[in-house]
Amino acid sequence: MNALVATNRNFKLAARLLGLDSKLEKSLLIPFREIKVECTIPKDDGTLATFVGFRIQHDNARGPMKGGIRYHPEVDPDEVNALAQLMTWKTAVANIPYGGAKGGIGCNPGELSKSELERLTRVFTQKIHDLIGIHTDVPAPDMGTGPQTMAWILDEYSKFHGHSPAVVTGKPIDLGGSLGRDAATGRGVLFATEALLNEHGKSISGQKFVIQGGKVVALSDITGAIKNSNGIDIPSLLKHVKENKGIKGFHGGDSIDPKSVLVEDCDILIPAALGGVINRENANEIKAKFIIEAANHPTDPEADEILSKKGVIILPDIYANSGGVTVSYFEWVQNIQGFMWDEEKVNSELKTYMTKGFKNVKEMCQTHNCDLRMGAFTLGVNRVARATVLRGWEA
Ligand SMILES: NC(=O)C1=CN([C@@H]2O[C@H](COP(=O)(O)OP(=O)(O)OC[C@H]3O[C@@H](n4cnc5c(N)ncnc54)[C@H](OP(=O)(O)O)[C@@H]3O)[C@@H](O)[C@H]2O)C=CC1
Ligand SMILES: O=C(O)CCC(=O)C(=O)O
Repeated sequence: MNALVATNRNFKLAARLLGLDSKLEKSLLIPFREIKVECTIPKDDGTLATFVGFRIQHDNARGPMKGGIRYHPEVDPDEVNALAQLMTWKTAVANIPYGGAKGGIGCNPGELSKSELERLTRVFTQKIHDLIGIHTDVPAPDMGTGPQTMAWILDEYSKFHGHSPAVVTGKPIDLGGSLGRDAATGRGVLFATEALLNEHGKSISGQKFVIQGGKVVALSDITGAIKNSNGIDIPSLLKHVKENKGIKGFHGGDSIDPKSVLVEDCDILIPAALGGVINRENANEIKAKFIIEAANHPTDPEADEILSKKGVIILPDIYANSGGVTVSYFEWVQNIQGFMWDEEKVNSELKTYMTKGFKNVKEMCQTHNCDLRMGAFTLGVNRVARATVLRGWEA
């Protein structure tokens, strides 16, 4: 199912549970601004290459819009739109003072050299620099981008507006990045998983995981997938990945079809890459009892229904992976304060936010007698709706 159709469907279900006014519902759904730019760069061999870049700014009722920039061949406006909308609900669920946005460039970063990526990032920044800003829209990394990409955006933006470290988060530490931001999404997923398991009288140790954490029995990346029911030796896998640029060829397990990794026998499944990977085609075969959505929209609504009938508990993306944007918020705060926190403070504040978020989501589940996804959606949508109404519409 198209990512935007799926996201809109979840939003509308939440709006109905909240009894939102239909005009307010419409206004919350339509993005604040959609930017589409052409980015032409000279390649290293002197030929020209043209790419299309997007920045969708969904909502700013609760604060500056916030969200990552993705470099991936499948970037399309509908998906960026859905991801921007998810950011609006996610920042509200995390209760950080932001709205939502997302960006992307349709490209394959693996096929571009470092200098080509730098030129592409600088051209994209030139095209959007007057529409982003510390108090307007603050980009960050997503798939295919990272601290180096943020450093180039910061440098290019600063040529127009003066040195502005707070215009992006997920920067290198040397340029004002926050300690703990690199690991924040994963660490937040860990805190979220602990909160969920605790509620079910379980703990991390002894659980079998697919993808990440505890005893990892199966794992995939773009190059391949492996399985080892005795547990994969993660340090030696990481060494192999570093040396060989991927899982392919690792001997510490059996090579399997990457598509089958999601339906391997495990207690906890953590999809942590692309969207839409759990769908009506594979939902019935999923063996996990819990799914923790580290990726954005990995489960489409049809799969949600199938899995709910099977009794699988899903911790939704807009709560489960909110650790990344939460530490981005801490980074922005540190830049504005001009004061750097130590890593212990970052991690302990992150735990506080993740624990509070889980409690708030559960309260909404009780109020609206709904599952965790609708608990998170009603929490996020309600906070944004309240801010929107309070701000009013008088011209
Ligand atoms: N970065 C962040 O702060 C946050 C990211 N997210 C979400 O997490 C997900 C991952 O993003 P992020 O970690 O930033 O991205 P990265 O680019 O850092 O990592 C993506 C990982 O997914 C792997 N991958 C790519 N395609 C496939 C595939 N078809 N099958 C299996 N594995 C694949 C990549 O392998 P390889 O390296 O070999 O290509 C890589 O290991 C996305 O859904 C993103 O929106 C959510 C919250 C915050
Ligand atoms: O850190 C951020 O600002 C955004 C991270 C992101 O894109 C996401 O949470 O999906």
